[in-house]
Amino acid sequence: MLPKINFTETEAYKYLADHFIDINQKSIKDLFSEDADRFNKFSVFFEDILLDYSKNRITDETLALLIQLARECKLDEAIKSMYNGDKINETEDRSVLHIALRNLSNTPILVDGKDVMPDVNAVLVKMEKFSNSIISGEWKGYTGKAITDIVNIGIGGSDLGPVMVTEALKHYKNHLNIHFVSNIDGTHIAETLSDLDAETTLFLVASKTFTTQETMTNAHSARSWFLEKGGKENDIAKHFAALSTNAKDVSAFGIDTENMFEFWDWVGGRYSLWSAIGLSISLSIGFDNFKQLLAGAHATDNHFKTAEFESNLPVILGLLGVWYINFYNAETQVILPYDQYMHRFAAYFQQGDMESNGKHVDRNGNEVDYETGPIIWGEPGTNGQHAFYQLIHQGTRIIPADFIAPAQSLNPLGDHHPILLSNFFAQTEALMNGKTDEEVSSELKKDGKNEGEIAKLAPFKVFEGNRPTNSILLKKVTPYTLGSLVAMYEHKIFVQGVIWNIFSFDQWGVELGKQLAKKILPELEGDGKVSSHDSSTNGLINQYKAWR
Ligand SMILES: O=P(O)(O)OC[C@H]1O[C@H](O)[C@H](O)[C@@H](O)[C@@H]1O
Repeated sequence: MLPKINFTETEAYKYLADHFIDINQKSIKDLFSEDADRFNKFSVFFEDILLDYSKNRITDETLALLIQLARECKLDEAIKSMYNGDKINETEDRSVLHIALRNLSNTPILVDGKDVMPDVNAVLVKMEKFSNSIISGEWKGYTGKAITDIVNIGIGGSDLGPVMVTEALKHYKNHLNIHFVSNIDGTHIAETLSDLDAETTLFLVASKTFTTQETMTNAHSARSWFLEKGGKENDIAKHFAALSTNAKDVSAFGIDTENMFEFWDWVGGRYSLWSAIGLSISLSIGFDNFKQLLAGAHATDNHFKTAEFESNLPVILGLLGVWYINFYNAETQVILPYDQYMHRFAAYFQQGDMESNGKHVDRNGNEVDYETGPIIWGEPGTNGQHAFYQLIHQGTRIIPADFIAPAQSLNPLGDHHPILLSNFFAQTEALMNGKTDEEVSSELKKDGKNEGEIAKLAPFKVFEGNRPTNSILLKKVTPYTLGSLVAMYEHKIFVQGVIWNIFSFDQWGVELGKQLAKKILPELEGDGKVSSHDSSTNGLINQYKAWR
């Protein structure tokens, strides 16, 4: 089980609070001039990933104290608990074993005394066979044609991971066209289906519970479309597969359980891209590449489990986040991939991080009196530079930023990649160094401005700098490296949840809205006025009814 320690009552926390006062006087720039070895000290390689965290407001002492904090919070025990299959998702009484899905070493992992690996391996074999037969064209649709288009119908964890990965690994994709329908807004499925041919389309209904309203509604619409286009009831088996933990509801929907790819309640939705939910990935890039993705994640899992905290990437990232959130009052964490293929990476970790650590009650059931999960946001560079970086450079908030870039481009076109990377390097340097009043004034002087003009303009052009960043340089975006990177962020979330003494693997906060929507739906029928809510909700519903 997870320890239940209030981190603000540890020795390390008290030391950190004192230390914060000292370190807050210094700039990152000063820290670099005081220590020629700073880059070597605060950077760490993991295979083809280099994490440089030297441009942070930390010293040796900060890191030592943060690691002491992790030890006092018994992070090592928590990691062991997760890997042992303990039911650390206590509020749902479940183990948390996404690590088992990519456990290519095949060491036994027990849940309730039973090794889960034979089942995991059996589903992987089934996914491989299915992917191969679809990709090769051996699998035929109801008129004898090969499948050309795959539509994954799912939402949240049953959508975001496959979307992010199939986009990030688009370079490795085969001839199949992959589409994703998630939104209940009819536009999403209508627009997707408008160009498709029922004879050559395969639907994957992806839902852990197989009860999610959006997914079920979209799946039923897809089924009706298929039947309208000429498919018959008994052709459904050739065009619909299910990715789920719920065999009963899958067969009730009419999907042959032969076409069901199973996973288990110990796989959290937002950690499920490694499970059967990843079938669209395996179809898009081939099973061998999907396995490489798992292999990369498995390598990170071993690293997280065995590396000393001092050189453990997820631990370092997690602790740096705690440092900024709980001592500097940082509210957000921005993720900035300098790689167009990774354009959904930040969106993916919005669910991964915010649904995991957006909690205000600790593991003892008490309200916390400290901040927990940050707001995660981000867009690919350099687009972000031309949009919101102004606020990161000159706004009033501290925004810790993760910059991610591959050294090798998958599309080495002219000088595009050096230009992209020059921006990647320049931004973290600029955020750290800023630009002083003297530098600004001398630039303005060179531009021919007079004293009065300089005094007037200079304040607006000064950059105070001292803004913290991590740089994550990858050799190249491959299925393996992406797998490693995603697992690194997953474990970072776990580290922070352990320190904050919250349960990171439930998501009760998504339920209330769903419950209320179910109550409101019947009220939308008929023309009668609704008066059962507050005046705002009544007013909005009644206006909707008047306008629809
Ligand atoms: O896979 P499903 O059971 O359809 O769930 C889809 C999503 O919906 C839920 O409301 C949760 O917020 C997510 O964690 C989950 O990934």
